[in-house]
Amino acid sequence: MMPRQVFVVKVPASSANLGPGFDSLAVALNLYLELEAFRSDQWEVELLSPSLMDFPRDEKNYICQVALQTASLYKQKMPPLRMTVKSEIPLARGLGSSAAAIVAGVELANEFCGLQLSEREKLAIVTEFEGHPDNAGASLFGGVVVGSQIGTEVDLTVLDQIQFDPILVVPQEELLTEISRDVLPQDVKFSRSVQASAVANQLLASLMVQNWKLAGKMMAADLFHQPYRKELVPFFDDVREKAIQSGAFGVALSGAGPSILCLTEPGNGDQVAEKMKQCINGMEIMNLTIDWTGCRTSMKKSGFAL
Ligand SMILES: Nc1ncnc2c1ncn2[C@@H]1O[C@H](COP(=O)(O)OP(=O)(O)O)[C@@H](O)[C@H]1O
Ligand SMILES: N[C@@H](CCOP(=O)(O)O)C(=O)O
Repeated sequence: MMPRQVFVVKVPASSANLGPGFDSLAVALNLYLELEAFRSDQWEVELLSPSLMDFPRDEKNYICQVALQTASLYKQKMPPLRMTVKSEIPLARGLGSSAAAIVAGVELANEFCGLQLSEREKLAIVTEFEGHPDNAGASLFGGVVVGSQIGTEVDLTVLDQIQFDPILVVPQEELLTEISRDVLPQDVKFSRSVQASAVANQLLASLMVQNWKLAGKMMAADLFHQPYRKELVPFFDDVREKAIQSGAFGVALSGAGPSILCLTEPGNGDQVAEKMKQCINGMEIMNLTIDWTGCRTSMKKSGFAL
């Protein structure tokens, strides 16, 4: 078989909000969505991970839909692809699986339609699909990110001076982001939003100066979303107490939940995760690291995988 050029995309998971940074803060995590693709005469998606088995195996797959829509945004025709997809990112658990899928779709359109999108353009497109820039920014750029959206302008800063070890407590049940956004209020009183914004600012400042105690306090003091979403995640308080007892400095809902993000001082992740495993049952404890690279793409020669 003649070796062929295969386009490879690897996108990290992400945990958004870090508590009070609603729709703005996120951290990229070392769990990945990986995809390999080449031109074909029809769409064909080979799903390699058990979690993906129910997804469409043709152009109805969300990743293909994003690629097709991105291409048409730039008035280009997306060619059909044959591809493989595998993923370590738990679905609908607040770990940014949808943002990672969108990033992959945008990268496919960029490569196979020769769009030559800038990083800023990619961020704007992924944010438009996802609805908020937090997961999108972390999956694209890696690290701890602050995103903001004003109209169609999306700005992003990567804070590479912030360090911590993330541990994720992942329950078996799914919670779709759409459902978890439905419990949020339409409006927030001015005085409450002033306080909520101050809490988010203080979280970032405390993480930057490594004031872990203050950071933990701010993660718990969020007023934007956690008070409303806690009813959907009844085990939150119990997990929080056990994580703090095990040595985590801060605990928050991961994205829209139901997973719970626990932060430890740099270097303490292994030890704290071990303790958490001893007292938390029925949920997966993932001892992770920050992904500092974000989405990576490459070409490889292959005569075998596809
Ligand atoms: N690899 C994938 N391929 C196709 N669709 C995906 C993939 N990953 C996620 N999705 C879509 O995103 C949905 C989950 O998105 P969402 O509710 O926002 O949760 P999450 O917190 O995981 O992003 C899935 O039910 C599926 O429709
Ligand atoms: N800021 C969003 C983040 C959603 O993240 P996900 O991983 O749950 O999709 C929100 O809180 O709704």
